[in-house]
Amino acid sequence: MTGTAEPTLTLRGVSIYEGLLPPEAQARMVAELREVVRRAPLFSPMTPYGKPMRVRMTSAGRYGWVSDRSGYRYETRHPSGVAWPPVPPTVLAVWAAVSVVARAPECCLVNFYGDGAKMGMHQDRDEANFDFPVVSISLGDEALFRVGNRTRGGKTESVWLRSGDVAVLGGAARLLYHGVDRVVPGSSTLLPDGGRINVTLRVVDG
Ligand SMILES: O=C(O)CCC(=O)C(=O)O
Ligand SMILES: [Fe+2]
Repeated sequence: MTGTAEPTLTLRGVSIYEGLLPPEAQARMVAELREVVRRAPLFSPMTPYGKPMRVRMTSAGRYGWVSDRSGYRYETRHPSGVAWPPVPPTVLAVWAAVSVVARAPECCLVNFYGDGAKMGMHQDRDEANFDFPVVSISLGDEALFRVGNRTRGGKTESVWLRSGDVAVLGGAARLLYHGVDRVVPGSSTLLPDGGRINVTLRVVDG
């Protein structure tokens, strides 16, 4: 698969494709994600330290990302016991447009940011092979996305991610610390009840 889109911005090696998804494509993706959430409802994972995460999550694909007292990991089933639903076609099309790897993503993590939700600085490192990128799609309210370094701390830079933007953490940027400082309520009309959806795609197995 060869990527066909070109980034409009790079931040510390993170490629950002501003406005990659036009409004109609965003609406189609939201409809498909509603079906995912119907089959595999959003849940609030516990961190291994026993604090509930502010972001609610679910997944699609062969693997879903979960967290509880035993740690962060990928599982083949939702906490309810059902298999994760298939990755929606509109989401797979984004992977094809921006990713140059000949592998399909095995996890589509769906994060929902409601009132006051944010995500602390972290690395995405629960996957077996960091040669494959993490592709992240933003829908709904705008988010301030912060990018740091390969180790915790140090200087960081931030960028606003808006509905329809896609960010790719690949190559030298794959293991950069990143997080979401805040989401601006009411900055998008895509989701009738407000909030922000972030979808990330990953290859999980080596
Ligand atoms: O919500 C975002 O933009 C980032 C999400 C993220 O970093 C993750 O799910 O690992
Ligand atoms: Fe992440």
